[in-house]
Amino acid sequence: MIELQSVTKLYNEGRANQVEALRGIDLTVARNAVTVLKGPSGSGKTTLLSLIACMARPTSGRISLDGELVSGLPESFLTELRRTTFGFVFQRFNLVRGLSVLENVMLPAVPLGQDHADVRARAMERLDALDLAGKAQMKVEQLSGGETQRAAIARALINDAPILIADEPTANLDTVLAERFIDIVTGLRAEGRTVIITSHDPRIWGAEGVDAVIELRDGQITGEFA
Ligand SMILES: Nc1ncnc2c1ncn2[C@@H]1O[C@H](COP(=O)(O)OP(=O)(O)OP(=O)(O)O)[C@@H](O)[C@H]1O
Repeated sequence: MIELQSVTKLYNEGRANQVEALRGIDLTVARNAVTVLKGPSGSGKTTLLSLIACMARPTSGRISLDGELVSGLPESFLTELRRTTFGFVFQRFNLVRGLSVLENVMLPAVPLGQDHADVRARAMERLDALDLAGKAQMKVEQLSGGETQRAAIARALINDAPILIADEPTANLDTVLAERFIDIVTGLRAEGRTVIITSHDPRIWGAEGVDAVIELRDGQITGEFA
């Protein structure tokens, strides 16, 4: 369970351009579930996601992960926690151009210093599960939009992270691929993983496989639907 208590986030604190991105968030995100953060542009979805994923710290408030307080941990612990606990699919997928699909999928495992052949085998398994094994040697810039997305998901799963974080994953996908994404996510939940997605795509928050929808507006939670 991920718990947030009275969480706030200010950008440019104390300056004329200060932004109150999150204003007193109290939220519980269940494990083994698919949770969607929805809301208009600028409502704080990405900020909330980045705090949950320990990529940034709250200005005030507490965040705990499975009962352990993470909001106060030193940076070295957070780096380790990010590597072992979270897999990320970014809005523009952030795949590295010039590298092959396989190399991209293997990248997050490099800092862990594992055996290269093991990592390669695991990457191929992930690609195979996402119907991409045949494209493993292609450069990522040669992939279609949906293939790029699946490559990003394979990369997010390389370290067997129990929590998958995805920021607007379907923003540039057609309906068939958006549905495919939901199928993949539902499969991950069936494996016991936790998925947290930001989206203003009704195809996502209206989908059957979604367990909870959290609605944000102006940095506050305005609705929670199961
Ligand atoms: N690094 C930053 N520095 C200053 N302000 C920021 C920063 N990141 C976000 N903000 C501001 O914080 C508020 C919340 O932004 P956030 O990106 O969390 O919203 P969002 O709901 O994800 O928006 P979108 O749907 O457009 O991605 C916005 O007003 C935004 O301009």
